[in-house]
Amino acid sequence: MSAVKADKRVARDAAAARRDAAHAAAPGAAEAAAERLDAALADLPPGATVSGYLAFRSELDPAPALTRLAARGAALCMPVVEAKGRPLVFRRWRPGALTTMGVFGVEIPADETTLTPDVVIAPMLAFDRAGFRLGYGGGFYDRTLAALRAAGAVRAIGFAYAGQEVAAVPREPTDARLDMIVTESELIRCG
Ligand SMILES: Nc1nc2c(c(=O)[nH]1)N(C=O)[C@@H](CNc1ccc(C(=O)N[C@@H](CCC(=O)O)C(=O)O)cc1)CN2
Ligand SMILES: Nc1ncnc2c1ncn2[C@@H]1O[C@H](COP(=O)(O)OP(=O)(O)OP(=O)(O)O)[C@@H](O)[C@H]1O
Repeated sequence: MSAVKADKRVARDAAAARRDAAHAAAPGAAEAAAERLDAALADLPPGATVSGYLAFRSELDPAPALTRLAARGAALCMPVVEAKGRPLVFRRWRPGALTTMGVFGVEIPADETTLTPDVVIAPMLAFDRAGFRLGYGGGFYDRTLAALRAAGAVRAIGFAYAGQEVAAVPREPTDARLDMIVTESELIRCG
């Protein structure tokens, strides 16, 4: 394993503990972050497609944000792991739509219709101000953003508790940067 991969592995345990603490300490954060995300996407064209995620463990829940975007006419979708080492695919979703259990214990929409997102709201364990994120180590968002960016314009927005910020996430050449990060207390424009 490379030194950076080993650094990431160590950083994940600490980041998970920090996120758990932020989650327990910040009731109302999802609503506050939803307001900020709504404002950050004020220019979103009607009919644009936004990928969220179905929160698990102590992730900041994007559901209130997605409800606002749907009310403004956005089409919504959720990430699905098809296989290790492959980009995510995105299934259509609406607030309250039926879900089923996918791999890694993450829920996925039951509706198998796939969409291509214009905006990707990404979950994470930790982030830094330059827009680098630490996930669970599958490289799914890195591969997915690389493919979406190669095919056209996409905005990648990290969604996390302010307490998940670190000085610098360990970096590998394949890491895809976020364009923005929204927390309950701040909108960070990266880069
Ligand atoms: N809510 C949510 N949905 C998501 C993601 C996410 O991070 N959050 N994903 C983001 O990619 C994808 C799912 N990817 C995942 C990848 C790994 C693990 C996970 O639990 N990994 C184990 C280690 C497993 C192993 O090494 O084999 C772990 O963290 O303990 C979870 C989700 C798509 N959907
Ligand atoms: N675009 C890519 N092409 C090939 N390999 C990649 C690409 N992106 C990432 N990888 C591989 O995936 C591995 C895991 O990536 P990383 O540790 O950054 O995942 P992560 O961002 O924590 O996870 P996730 O994106 O699933 O939340 C990297 O070490 C790299 O080997």
